[in-house]
Amino acid sequence: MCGIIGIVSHNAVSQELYDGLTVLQHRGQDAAGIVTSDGRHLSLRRKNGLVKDAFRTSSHMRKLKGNMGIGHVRYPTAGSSSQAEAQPFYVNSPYGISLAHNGNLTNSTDLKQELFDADRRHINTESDSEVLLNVFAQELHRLNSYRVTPDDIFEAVAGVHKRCTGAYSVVAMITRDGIVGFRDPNGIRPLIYGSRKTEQGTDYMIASESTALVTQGYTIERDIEPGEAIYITADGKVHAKQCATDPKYVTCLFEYVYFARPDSVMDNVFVHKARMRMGHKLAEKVQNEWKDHDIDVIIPIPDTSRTSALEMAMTLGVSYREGFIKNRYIGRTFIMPGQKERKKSVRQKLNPIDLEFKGKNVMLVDDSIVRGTTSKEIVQMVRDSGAKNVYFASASPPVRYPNIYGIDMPAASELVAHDRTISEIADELGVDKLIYQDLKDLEDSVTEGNDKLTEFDNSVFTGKYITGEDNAYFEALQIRRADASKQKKVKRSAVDL
Ligand SMILES: O=P(O)(O)OC[C@H]1O[C@H](OP(=O)(O)OP(=O)(O)O)[C@H](O)[C@@H]1O
Ligand SMILES: NC(=O)CC[C@H](N)C(=O)O
Ligand SMILES: [Mg+2]
Repeated sequence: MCGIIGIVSHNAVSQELYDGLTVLQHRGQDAAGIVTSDGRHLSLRRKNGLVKDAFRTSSHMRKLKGNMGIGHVRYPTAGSSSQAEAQPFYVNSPYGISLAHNGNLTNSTDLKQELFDADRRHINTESDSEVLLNVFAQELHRLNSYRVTPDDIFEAVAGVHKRCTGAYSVVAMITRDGIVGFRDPNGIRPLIYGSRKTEQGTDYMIASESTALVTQGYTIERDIEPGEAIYITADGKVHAKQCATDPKYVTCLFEYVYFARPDSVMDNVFVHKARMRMGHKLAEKVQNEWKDHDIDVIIPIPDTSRTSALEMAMTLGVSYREGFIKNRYIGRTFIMPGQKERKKSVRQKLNPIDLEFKGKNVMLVDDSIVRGTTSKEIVQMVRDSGAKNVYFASASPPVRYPNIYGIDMPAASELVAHDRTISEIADELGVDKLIYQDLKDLEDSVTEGNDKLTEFDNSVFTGKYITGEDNAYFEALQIRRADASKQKKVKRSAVDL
């Protein structure tokens, strides 16, 4: 998942973009970038690493001049994690456009060829986001206006919708003119915008999550609708239009399970409350299916599962304890690029407090079990701490299929639940009992926050993909992006020029 942000302000934006990106850091830890415009010139800085490591005050922040800009934190799902594929991307024709993308295109290979054959555009990296930028640029170029108009922007976004498949929430900046935000016709990835009144006039921010707006003093206006584009001109006028012919909400369930910050409101659903409902429903499942349970204590696996674990404990009337201390200087493990790194960091990140486990029947709760990296390590730690029985509950159903919309889970074979029954997974994890949330309950946990959200991208649980990719796509994806292929890729990738 990546985090994106765009600001049109009456004052310099670089610090606010930086601060906003730190609030979106949980969506991508591999690279960070900011591009600003003073209406004539662009300044761009992008670098591998966390936001705090990618920018220095004197050498970078002061040089990012202008009252308008966009930013990105990256969790790669295409190409490599090389710096050349860090975002925002820039293309100079037409008008000088920079772009930051959250999501993943599923037809980028064909589009890349088409861009060269039909449009004579060269794509220099393996990034799908560079392809997306060039499709948008080409759609604007076709209209051939001397200065870009809101109608041009909307027509170009409609062109993107026709040509691109997959997931894309985007912020793009036209150097002299303004910032556009748009969302794919299924609204798979989130995008929201807000405003802030100042003495000089109203400032606007577009971002992946509402928390980025609120922490910078912006008031939420609304989510950008699936298929819709919002264009905010440099002089602060807001234009909006639905650019898709058949838009509908098919938002990603995994945003609510894991990706989003709990203090965000996404498509009008409080993520925190959705996670509470997940915990409540999980407890009801235990009550229905394991009436005579002997759980002594419920312990969350920090961080994300805390909200649902606490609610589960309260519903069951079982005590809730924090049994792991999390090293606050280690980031999220799941979004780290390689399995070796992920495995090592679970031990560095979480350490058990033995006395909470010794001689007890412990129910561990996590939001999800994906590769099983976290759960396997944790179960071993808990056994070493002297637990009597180790039970495990997941606030989401078994993850059995790849994700192709912005989560880097390209190969089913890497998923611990793939082709395994629940009892086989329990054996693999080394637990005495394993309980998964039912899909219907997970979906209801979100729908109960906004009854307009009835259809979801639940592909990692069901293997059903709204954009209808065929087997050949998945086979090629697995070869390209499975853990083993990634290292080779870094060596082959483009150099940042
Ligand atoms: O089965 P796995 O492949 O290990 O993936 C699932 C785990 O990864 C995530 O935690 P992460 O450490 O990334 O972030 P968190 O601190 O927000 O929970 C998620 O919350 C699960 O704990
Ligand atoms: N996770 C994402 O949203 C990734 C965006 C884009 N596909 C990239 O790899 O940079
Ligand atoms: Mg976790």
